[in-house]
Amino acid sequence: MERKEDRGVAVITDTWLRKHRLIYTGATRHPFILAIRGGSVDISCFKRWLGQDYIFVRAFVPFLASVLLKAWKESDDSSDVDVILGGLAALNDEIAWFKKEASKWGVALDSVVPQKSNLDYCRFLESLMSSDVSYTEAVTAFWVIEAVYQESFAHCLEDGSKTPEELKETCQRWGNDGFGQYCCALKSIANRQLEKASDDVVAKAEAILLSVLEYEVDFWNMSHGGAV
Ligand SMILES: Cc1ncc(CN)c(N)n1
Repeated sequence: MERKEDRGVAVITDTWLRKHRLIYTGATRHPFILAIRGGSVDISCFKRWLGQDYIFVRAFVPFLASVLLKAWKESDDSSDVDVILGGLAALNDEIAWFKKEASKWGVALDSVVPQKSNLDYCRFLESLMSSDVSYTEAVTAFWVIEAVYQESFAHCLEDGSKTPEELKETCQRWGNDGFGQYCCALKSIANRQLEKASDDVVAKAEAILLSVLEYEVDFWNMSHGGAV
């Protein structure tokens, strides 16, 4: 099927990404990611990120379950539930992967103390679980959260990158083509929902996109021990 962007029709999410390019680039080309790609990353930063992200991913599970519930109740397209269910299944593998990776690097996940930026982000996720938040807003958040990791880690695998061998598996986890296609599917769902949403919901979804990008930048900042 011919896509809207191929027909020269503006797609809401693309318009937003152009409008908010600066912060989007800040989230997807953060110094931590550039250091991985450039081969100069400090392994203690990587370990700090690993421990914090494990906490975040555990909080992401109930958020995703809430998006699944909203899709089941509010979506006109039953295939949305399949896409989101696939995401939940992948999260199950992701949690197992974090445990394996943490043991490889000697990170004791049970003793990781969540930092303020992480707690703030998890609280934000929790606020999106409310039944007052529409499926359109929640699925927009879900797409951006996944897209930031996909774009960031795919950048570390592009030709010319000097990503250390021992970090390539991490980059593959989010930077692989399958994850890229999954993010495209989420983006299509978000666009389809946004196109039929009221101006009020579209405005709220745009504000959510901006908040997610800010939280993602703060999250990467934790890797160099910044905000606590
Ligand atoms: C902070 C953060 N953002 C996104 C992802 C990708 N699920 C993640 N694991 N962590």
